[in-house]
Amino acid sequence: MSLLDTVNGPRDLRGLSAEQLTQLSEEIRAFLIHQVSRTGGHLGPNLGVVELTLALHRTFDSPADPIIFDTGHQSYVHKIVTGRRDGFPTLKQKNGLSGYPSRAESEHDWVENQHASASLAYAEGLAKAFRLRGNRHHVVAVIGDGALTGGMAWEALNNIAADDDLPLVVVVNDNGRSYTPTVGGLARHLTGLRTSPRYEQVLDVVKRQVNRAPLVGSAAYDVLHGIKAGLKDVLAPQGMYSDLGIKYVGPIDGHDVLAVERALQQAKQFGGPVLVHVLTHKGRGFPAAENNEEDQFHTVGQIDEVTGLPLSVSERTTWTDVFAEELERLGRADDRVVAITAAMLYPTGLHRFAASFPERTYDVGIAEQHAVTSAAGLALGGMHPVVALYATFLNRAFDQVLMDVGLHRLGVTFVLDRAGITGNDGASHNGMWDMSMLQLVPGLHLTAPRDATRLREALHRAVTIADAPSVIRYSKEKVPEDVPAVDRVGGVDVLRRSPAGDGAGSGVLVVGYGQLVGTALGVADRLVDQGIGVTVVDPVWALPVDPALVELARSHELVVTIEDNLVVGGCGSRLLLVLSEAGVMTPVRCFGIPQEYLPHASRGELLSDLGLTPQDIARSVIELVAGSTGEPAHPPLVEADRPPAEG
Ligand SMILES: Cc1ncc(C[n+]2csc(CCOP(=O)(O)OP(=O)(O)O)c2C)c(N)n1
Ligand SMILES: CC(=O)[C@@H](O)[C@H](O)COP(=O)(O)O
Ligand SMILES: [Mg+2]
Repeated sequence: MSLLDTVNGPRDLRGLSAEQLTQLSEEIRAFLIHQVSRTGGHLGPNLGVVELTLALHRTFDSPADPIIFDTGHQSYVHKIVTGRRDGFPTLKQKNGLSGYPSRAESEHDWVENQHASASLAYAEGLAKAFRLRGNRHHVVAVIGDGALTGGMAWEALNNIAADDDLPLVVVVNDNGRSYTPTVGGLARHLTGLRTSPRYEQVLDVVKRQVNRAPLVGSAAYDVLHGIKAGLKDVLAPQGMYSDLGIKYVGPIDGHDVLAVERALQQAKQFGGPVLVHVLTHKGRGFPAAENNEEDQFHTVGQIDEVTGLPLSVSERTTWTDVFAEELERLGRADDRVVAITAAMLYPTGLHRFAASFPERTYDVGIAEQHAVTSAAGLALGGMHPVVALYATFLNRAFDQVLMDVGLHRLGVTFVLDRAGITGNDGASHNGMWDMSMLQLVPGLHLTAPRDATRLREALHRAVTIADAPSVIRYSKEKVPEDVPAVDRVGGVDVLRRSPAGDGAGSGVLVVGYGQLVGTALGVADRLVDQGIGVTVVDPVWALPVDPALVELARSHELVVTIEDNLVVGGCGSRLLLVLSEAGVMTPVRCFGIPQEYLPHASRGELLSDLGLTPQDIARSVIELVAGSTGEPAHPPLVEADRPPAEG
């Protein structure tokens, strides 16, 4: 039996010797590589926190001492030591183990939101509640150096620094990277530390001091102050924290369980907020990860567990690929175009633009609010910024879009990848909110391209819009084949016109948005089989609503909208409102995502569970048409012979 087999809860860690901890760390690393290479997931981050997580659970009494993981993608080891080892073959799968903390899974999991930089605020609030209620336990927050670049983290630190007896331990897991090396002034200092020839000396001195006496705050600074001045400079961050009034312990070798444990013990005994600075390596123990310059296997699909090479490489183009290529082309044609990423250069495809135009590419860290308002500043200065984010992460910067960009009528383009249902990353990763939020911004232009040609055209149009924000959003799916228009009415592309059968009504207008245009065409196939007339359109620019769409609605007996966004506040509901204001009485039925936090599952599973499939939507529409005409639905739909629609 392996040591790992004996660990079914944190208490099983308590009696282990130093040698056993080393063996257990090795077994956990082998387990992570074996499991995650098969399921996909955040392999690199979790390989980097093995010893840290063991030290945390040996020092603190979870769940009575809550351990809150920022973003939560690095909580696999936490899950392993809290009794969920056997769930890993189902990682990120429907009804399987979540890839992030999950309150439904375990009492040891406290926070599920995967939007970075929030852990310190949660922990600060929880610690205040403990103090008010006389709860003598500690709250621990584990935050990465990347997440520490987020504004919320500094808002929390400002409050923590002013609260001398808060029972809070902040652990900074500093591996020097988000996906790529972490950017910003703080990161620059830390990189200096890590590359300093005296790096080992610093760790050794701190380790010896931590062993000997409480080394917190000014003591740490004095000790380090004794080292050559050159080193002290690179250790400014600990000075920075101490100067803020937060006690600092570190830097600690994050792969030395006992050294981390002693530092955590001291922090725990201090009696007020302490920041423990732990240095780790993302991907540790897996050379393919450690040597991967792009992201050190921040997140992987199914890979070979020895070489780390992907087990399958899709030939099909992604939306990200199309965007990356076209933006670089745009950058050559227009030197006003600049690009901004929030620590996701490769995932958003901006690396191509950055390679050609490094001086016009900005990585601001995980700081979407800063990204948006900095873009507003760039636009004020005559540039045309393109801010590339994952759709769900724009939520964090809605006010900046509304007021810092929209109110000032500034030409900023937002390119939102992973729009719609992403699925396996769970509730806070689905890009299902943006159209509902953004349709509130006066003057904003939004398009959900249906194919690569429309995406290219949209980019070229967007960078010419100089008096309002423009938004282009697309999903995580592969790009479907081009869908040519058979006609155009105003700015609206007509994709299909099938007249009604004899005596039937004026037919159904099906409005498809973005990736779900494929679904709309699948619905049309089924309506035509039933003799129902149908017109399928793509609004192209969904916001503002094109007057031509209003006239098309007026001439049909029913309008059906299909979008990969919340129904509430989505583009369908916006069209409904515009039709109402125009006095168009055609009934409208909006299909989209319900106002719920969705469980983790594949995109296809969730679309099917939500009834966002051609057959389900067609069935509803046929019932609606039958209900309105009093005619019974024609023979039941035969699905066996139908190919699944893109969705
Ligand atoms: C608000 C927000 N923006 C972007 C992301 C995407 N994201 C997930 S993890 C990650 C990098 C995190 O880096 P760090 O905090 O240093 O943790 P590490 O992976 O290095 O352990 C990013 C950018 C996110 N989860 N939340
Ligand atoms: C944790 C996080 O926010 C990202 O790493 C996310 O997992 C990215 O997922 P994809 O890039 O695979 O869509
Ligand atoms: Mg990091």
